[in-house]
Amino acid sequence: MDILTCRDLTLGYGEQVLVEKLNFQLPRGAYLCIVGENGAGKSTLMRTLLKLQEPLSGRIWLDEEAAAGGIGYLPQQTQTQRDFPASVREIVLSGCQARGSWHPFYTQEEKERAHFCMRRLDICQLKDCSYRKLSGGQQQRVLLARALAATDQVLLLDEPVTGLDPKATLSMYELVEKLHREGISVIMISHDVRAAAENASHILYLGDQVFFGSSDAFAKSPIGQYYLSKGGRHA
Ligand SMILES: Nc1ncnc2c1ncn2[C@@H]1O[C@H](COP(=O)(O)OP(=O)(O)OP(=O)(O)O)[C@@H](O)[C@H]1O
Repeated sequence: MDILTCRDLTLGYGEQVLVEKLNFQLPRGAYLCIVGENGAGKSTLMRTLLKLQEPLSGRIWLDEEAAAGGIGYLPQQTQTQRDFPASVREIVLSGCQARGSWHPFYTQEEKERAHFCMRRLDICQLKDCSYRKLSGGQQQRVLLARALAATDQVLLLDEPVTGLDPKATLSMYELVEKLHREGISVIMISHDVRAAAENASHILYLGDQVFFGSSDAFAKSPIGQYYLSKGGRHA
């Protein structure tokens, strides 16, 4: 059973075509890393999947059960968002709003869900702290808990380790891997090709060339070998 399907998907803005006639199917329970050149359309693809943007043509969709279970989204952070004046608990709770109809107060069930997500990501001790006073690594953990509060099925993560030091980066990768092992499908944009090839089950490479397949197949492909032999990062 597939969780994500792309059919002849063409993405871009006006006359500018970024991705042309993309076709792939991602199996349920997969961990997909989207890698590729700057400006290749990785975030545009994620925004299209979230229905925040229309494709130029073609379709991309999640299977019905996954869509009904909610989508957890961790967007790229701007400086203003890093200074957001709220407690950790409030931020994680706000993820529950993505799951159902809006109401003025959080229900007991939502409060329990937020607490469960904080426990899963080991941030209960931070729950009353101000989000803006946390380290970058702690903030990303909080945002991952928020994304998790929104879903039982699928997490979309847009460059979740950008700006983190090596230790916090490793810890973030371990958390994502743990959630994946627990049955959540993961779709993550990454700039670290080596880490992507090591951690993910599938790779989508966007750029002058396009690749979709298993991480093993990527490592053996010309584009995979090119980046992996160069140390794994691109500009
Ligand atoms: N709303 C928009 N209107 C017009 N052009 C846009 C819009 N959003 C993005 N673009 C352009 O589309 C291209 C692809 O952007 P996108 O953010 O999807 O790339 P990306 O692969 O995620 O890049 P990066 O690796 O740098 O984050 C860029 O040239 C960008 O300037």
